[in-house]
Amino acid sequence: MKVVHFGAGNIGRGFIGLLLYQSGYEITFVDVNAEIIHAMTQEKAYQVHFADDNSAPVTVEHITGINSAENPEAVTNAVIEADIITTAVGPNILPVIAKAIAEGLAKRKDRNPKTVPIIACENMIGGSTLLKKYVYQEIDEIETEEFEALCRFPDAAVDRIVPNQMNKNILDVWVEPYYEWVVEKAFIQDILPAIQGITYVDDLGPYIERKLFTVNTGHAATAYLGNYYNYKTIDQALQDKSILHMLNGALEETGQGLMEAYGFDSQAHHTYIQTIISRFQNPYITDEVKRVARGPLRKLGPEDRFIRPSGMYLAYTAAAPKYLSKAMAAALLFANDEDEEAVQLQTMIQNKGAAAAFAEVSGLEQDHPITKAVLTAYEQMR
Ligand SMILES: NC(=O)c1ccc[n+]([C@@H]2O[C@H](COP(=O)([O-])OP(=O)(O)OC[C@H]3O[C@@H](n4cnc5c(N)ncnc54)[C@H](O)[C@@H]3O)[C@@H](O)[C@H]2O)c1
Ligand SMILES: O=P(O)(O)OC[C@@H](O)[C@@H](O)[C@H](O)[C@H](O)CO
Repeated sequence: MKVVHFGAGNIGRGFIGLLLYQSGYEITFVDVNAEIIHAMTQEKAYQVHFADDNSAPVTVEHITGINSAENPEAVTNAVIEADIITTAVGPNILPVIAKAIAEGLAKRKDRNPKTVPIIACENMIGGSTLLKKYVYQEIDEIETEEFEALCRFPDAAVDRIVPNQMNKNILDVWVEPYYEWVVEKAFIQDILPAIQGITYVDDLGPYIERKLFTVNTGHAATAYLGNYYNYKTIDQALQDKSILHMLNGALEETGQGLMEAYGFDSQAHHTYIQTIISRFQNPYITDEVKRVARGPLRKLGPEDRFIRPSGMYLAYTAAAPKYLSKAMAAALLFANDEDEEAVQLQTMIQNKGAAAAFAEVSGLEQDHPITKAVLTAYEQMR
């Protein structure tokens, strides 16, 4: 059984690759990082270590790597032979890999017409659906009909904290023990892949929104506020009681909208929130604020971890959220020369002012109550 996985980074190696290996798959990682791919073709294995004091590491074997920048033909061949295709490249890279997937699928119809599930494991709502749109943009009308039989794109939610790595062996990876991988089964009932650790569900909506608007909203709020108060790592930031208080406040706000929308039991949701916060506080993990804060334009986007739950909160309480607004103000103050989106955001703020920049990125009007609350917090903080 063969998998092609796009993105041999933290989550690719530390989560998706590990679970697929444990389910008996041979994995071909596709990446543009020459050093990682070279090491994979040499070593053919790597170790996953768990950030606790008792779990033994697991050696992931039967792997190979393809550098898609150097060897696109090998990617096409791997797509032709794959039983499953997965991705963990980041939402912005999905349009880039779509071409390679489309080329492989187009050739697949004569050589291996079996239907292949394609699962985007990215932090976003509707990642696989979006990837499908990009793949279909690469093909004509006749191929569109053929592709309906060749591939399916179930959406997914993935949860495991995998920080940036600083190991002697560049392939090895440290991960938190916790994980959750939820995949919608509607489109793949007849071809459900047997992967240990996947939970198949009929309706992914509550799972992805609960995860994105609790884990990722809380993480991002901690990162932007932590950066504002000059902390370097997530666990350091949460030792500051005022940041912990603001994190709890922000998750109360997202929780209110989530409980209203999905009818989650209040006590169960509060237990979930506390579990998430203790994962952020894991003393065995060093997770840089800059990693978690990466891509502020994406994170402040209309469907992402701040704006959407803020809108849900406003809809149910008729007030703009106080703590989420403060976290978003801190996001507007996130300056990092190594982060392309942070540079762009700071340039936008300089050129047109914070209100116009926030309105453009968030999709909200300048006189929207959330914009006003964010800007009030921004003026107090800058
Ligand atoms: N790290 C986490 O804790 C975590 C947890 C859940 C979900 N995610 C999601 O997983 C995705 C990947 O995150 P990550 O933390 O592993 O990032 P990462 O930067 O460690 O990995 C991304 C990989 O994609 C590769 N890549 C870039 N362009 C490519 C291309 N054109 N073709 C193939 N590969 C390409 C990069 O070289 C890198 O190795 C993101 O959507 C992220 O939100 C991350
Ligand atoms: O990957 P991003 O940039 O969307 O978000 C950064 C972190 O919040 C994220 O990677 C978490 O560690 C992960 O989503 C936990 O499951």
